[in-house]
Amino acid sequence: MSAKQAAKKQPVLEVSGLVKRFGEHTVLSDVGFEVRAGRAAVLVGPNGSGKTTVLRCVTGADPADEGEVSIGGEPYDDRSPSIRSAMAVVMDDIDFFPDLTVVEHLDLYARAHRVPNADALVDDVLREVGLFAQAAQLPGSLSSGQRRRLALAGAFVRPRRLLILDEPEQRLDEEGLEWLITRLQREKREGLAILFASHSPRLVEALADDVIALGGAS
Ligand SMILES: Nc1ncnc2c1ncn2[C@@H]1O[C@H](COP(=O)(O)OP(=O)(O)OP(=O)(O)O)[C@@H](O)[C@H]1O
Repeated sequence: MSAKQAAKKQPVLEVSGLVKRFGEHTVLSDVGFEVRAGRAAVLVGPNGSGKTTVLRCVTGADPADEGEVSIGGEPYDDRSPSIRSAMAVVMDDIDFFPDLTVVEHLDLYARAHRVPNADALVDDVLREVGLFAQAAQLPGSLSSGQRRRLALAGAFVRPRRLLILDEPEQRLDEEGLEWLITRLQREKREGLAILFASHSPRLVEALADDVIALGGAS
């Protein structure tokens, strides 16, 4: 097997033995899964079952008490430039710079990641997410659904091998949800691995190849 074939076979994301406690409360006990290129795994479970906690442990936002996370075979390290450029993350609590416009946010992402033809890509993504007319607005003046679209747009103007999304359907209208499904199906076809948490049966049905059910917290 060539090195290229071996790299293709390797999961983009591997998680094993994840344990997370908050005081006496064990939220995650021995959670493990993998996500390969071109596939999507969804975390499902009731409110409080630990979906966001898994995503926070995977992205390094919250350290796990036990367990391993590796990206492309490399142990997760947020100082690694290759890992930072591989992983596009859209969580629920995304903050925006209050004094940068919509287009300036996307420009910043694209340029920080040295994306070629950043201007053209940012314009395309702005049109795609329906924010072209709002390009010069500040985030504080956007509707909550428009802010969600801006957060998602940020993931599509930067390099990525792995997309991590926490309930990406939130605050999107029906047309927005259909757009998101089409976009994420395309991302899968282009070889991205996707890990997302969701309460939307429509999104789960349209996208998920693997379902990780949480809810057995003690
Ligand atoms: N920083 C924290 N300190 C204490 N408990 C926490 C903390 N963060 C999360 N928890 C608890 O961990 C559990 C899992 O929370 P989490 O946000 O991962 O659930 P979720 O499955 O994403 O829920 P939802 O469907 O409501 O988004 C909850 O009981 C929550 O109260």
